[in-house]
Amino acid sequence: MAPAISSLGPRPLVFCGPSGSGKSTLIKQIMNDFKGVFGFSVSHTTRSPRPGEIDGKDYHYVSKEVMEKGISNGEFIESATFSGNLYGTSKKAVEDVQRSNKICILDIDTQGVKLIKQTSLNPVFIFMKPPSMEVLEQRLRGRNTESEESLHKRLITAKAEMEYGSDPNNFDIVIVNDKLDKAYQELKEFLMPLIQEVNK
Ligand SMILES: Nc1ncnc2c1ncn2[C@@H]1O[C@H](COP(=O)(O)OP(=O)(O)OP(=O)(O)O)[C@@H](O)[C@H]1O
Ligand SMILES: Nc1nc2c(ncn2[C@@H]2O[C@H](COP(=O)(O)O)[C@@H](O)[C@H]2O)c(=O)[nH]1
Repeated sequence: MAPAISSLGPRPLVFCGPSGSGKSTLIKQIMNDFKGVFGFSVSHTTRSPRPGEIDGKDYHYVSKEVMEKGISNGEFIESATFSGNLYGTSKKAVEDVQRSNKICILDIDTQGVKLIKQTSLNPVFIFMKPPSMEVLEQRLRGRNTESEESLHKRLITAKAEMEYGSDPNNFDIVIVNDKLDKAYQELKEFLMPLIQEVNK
């Protein structure tokens, strides 16, 4: 049975796309430009924090045991294993944002998207596509956050995610993140009707 999740407030946004495609970059930019409009759904993960990441803001960093217990207790709307770590969206993370009447932003992988599609959340699905696999690899390497093993796993996964993103039925919009400014303008234009609705 699909997990029950309340559909309070504005429609949430789900950002998806290969690791390194620019989801976090564009999410941070739109949240910064429209303060008070969006709220981030803080996921749980078993991966270690990267330098500069803050517990409770970027993720809730938890052990595998804690995460597995939460999943079996039904605390998560969706969860997935990505590059050897568990990630998941708790019901609380989404409901906390919805209760404040903000547009809830989820940043999740394609496994999560497939699971969310089986729930009553009814979000808008946005796919962030890199201009090419070569550029994706350059950007991921340039970010300097991954070991060679993690980078390899992420690039293998990226191929399948690109295929899933190329099916026009799976997403409401696909944005090619080549030039950052252009990708951001496209995202902003697409979201403007939702932003105006919240600002009414
Ligand atoms: N259009 C762009 N041009 C050049 N560099 C970019 C562009 N967009 C993002 N980047 C850079 O690419 C790297 C990956 O971007 P980002 O971390 O936002 O990706 P992501 O999709 O959130 O990745 P993950 O899923 O691993 O969290 C970052 O170093 C970011 O600064
Ligand atoms: N299914 C879910 N995927 C998630 C969640 N939070 C993040 N992610 C995705 O994981 C990868 C890797 O993220 P990183 O921060 O380690 O680079 C990326 O594709 C995210 O979108 C979640 O709660 N559920």
